[in-house]
Order: sequence, then structure tokens, then C-alpha cells
Amino acid sequence: MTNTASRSAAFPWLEGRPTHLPCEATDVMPSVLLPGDPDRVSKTASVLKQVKEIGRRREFQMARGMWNDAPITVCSTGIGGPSTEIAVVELANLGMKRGIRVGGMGATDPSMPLGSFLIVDTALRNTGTARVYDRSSEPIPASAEIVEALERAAKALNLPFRRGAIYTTDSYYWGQERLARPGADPRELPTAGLMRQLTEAGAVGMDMECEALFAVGRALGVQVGAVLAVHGNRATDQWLEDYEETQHNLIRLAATAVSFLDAR
Ligand SMILES: O=P(O)(O)O[C@H]1O[C@H](CO)[C@@H](O)[C@H]1O
Ligand SMILES: O=c1cc[nH]c(=O)[nH]1
Repeated sequence: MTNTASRSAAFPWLEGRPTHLPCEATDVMPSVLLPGDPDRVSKTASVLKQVKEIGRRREFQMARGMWNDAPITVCSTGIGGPSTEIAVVELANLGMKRGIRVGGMGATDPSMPLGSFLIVDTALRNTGTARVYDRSSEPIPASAEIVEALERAAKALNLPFRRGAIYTTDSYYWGQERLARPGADPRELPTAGLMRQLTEAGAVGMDMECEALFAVGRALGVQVGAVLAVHGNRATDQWLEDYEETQHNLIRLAATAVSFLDAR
């Protein structure tokens, strides 16, 4: 049998192309917006100018474009820590300097309206992928420059926001104190009482990627941050209906923050 293998299994990239992301270095700008949902990439592209669709492989949809004078790449991470790790590692090796998650969350603070935004300043410790990259048990901070730029952008665009801590979990149902079967007894959930505990720990929402982004990005020297739209409020049991407008505002907010950071 002829051995035609030319890739290293330890780092199986080929000719500058990563194993998972459908791109090469010229596609990756220093600032990258990171939605979980691949469909949010085309929504982002419809807000940016001079858009180039880069491609899609698995959960990783990519595009790039301009917001004012700021070049921006957008890359979906898929759901959860493992696929977020892959996206962040491959993007960091292709030139990403700043990764900003543009996602959704379930608010646990009853005062957060649907469609308002959390500018994440800290991720509490909970998930497996993040633990691989940061073995401490300390909450992981977002990069201060990104938090400040996101706050400035939200104020400039007159969008409702608050700053606070996120609880990231590897699980959408039981792991977010949701029933996995309608009609089950909520008192029998293994996670019964989670939302109350999170409030006591200072978190105001739940998502599935921030902690991994912060841990992996910081370990690789990438600035990290996140702005999350309130897609649901678990304390008031409300679910967002005007999804499109909120996505539009989310993208404008993050892109404006990038333009502020680039102008420094
Ligand atoms: O709104 P996106 O970025 O897809 O993220 C949120 O939505 C997914 C769950 O529906 C999880 O990935 C959660 O973090
Ligand atoms: O409830 C929600 C909404 C969005 N994303 C989550 O992880 N949970």
C-alpha cells in the first residue's frame, strides 16, 4: 500500500487550511464575531457591507464584511463548548485577535426585558471544555477593552443593556433547570433550585458557549467578550417573539463595538 499521507495527525491542517473551519488566513480578520447559530451568520452579513460568504462545514458557517471602516469576520461556533473550542483555536491560528460572542441566553434576572442585552463581564465556572484550558476555579473575566467598547456601543445605539455574569452550561434542558419531558415534576429535576443558586452566585443568565470562549481565547492570547440577547426570561417565563429585530440590534451593537476598538 502506498503511503500518501502528508498531514500530521497531531495538527492535521493542510496547506494553511484548518481541519474544521471552511477558510484560510486571508478570510480571518483580527476581529471575529462568534454566534452559536449558523443562521445568524447570514443575518450578520445582511447588516455588514462588502460581504463575502466564505463557506460552511459542519456547524461552522463563515462570512466577512465591513462595518464603517472595520473589517469583521463572522464564524458560527455551533452549540456548546467542544465546537466553540475548535472554532476559537482554528481562528486564533489564522489571525483572530479579538473574539466576541454574539449570542442568546435565558435570563435568570426578572428585571431583564426580552430583547435587551447582557454585556458579559465574567463567566462562572461549570463546563468541561473550559476546565481543560483553565484549571483554576476562578470565574473568567471578559477582556476589559471589549466590555467597555460594548457598553459604549449600546449607549451610542440607545439599546437596553446591563453588564453582568453568565452561567455557561453543557446542557439546555436539565442543565438549565428545564423539564426534559413536559408534565414531569419540576421538583424531581436533579437541577431543581439551580436558578436560585445562580442568582445567589451573581449570574443573570444562562448560555452554552461563553465560558469556553473565554477560557480558550485567553489561553491563546485572544481578547474575548460577549454580548447576549435575552431570548427568554426564565424568571418571568417569557419567550422572545420579535427575534429578527433583536438579532439585527445584537449585530449592530457588536459591530459598532469593533469599530470603536479599531479606532483606538
Ligand atoms: O443564540 P446562540 O448563540 O445560538 O446560543 C444559545 O442558543 C443555543 C441554545 O438554543 C445555545 O448555543 C445557547 O448558548
Ligand atoms: O434559555 C435559553 C435561551 C437561549 N440560550 C440558552 O442557552 N438558554
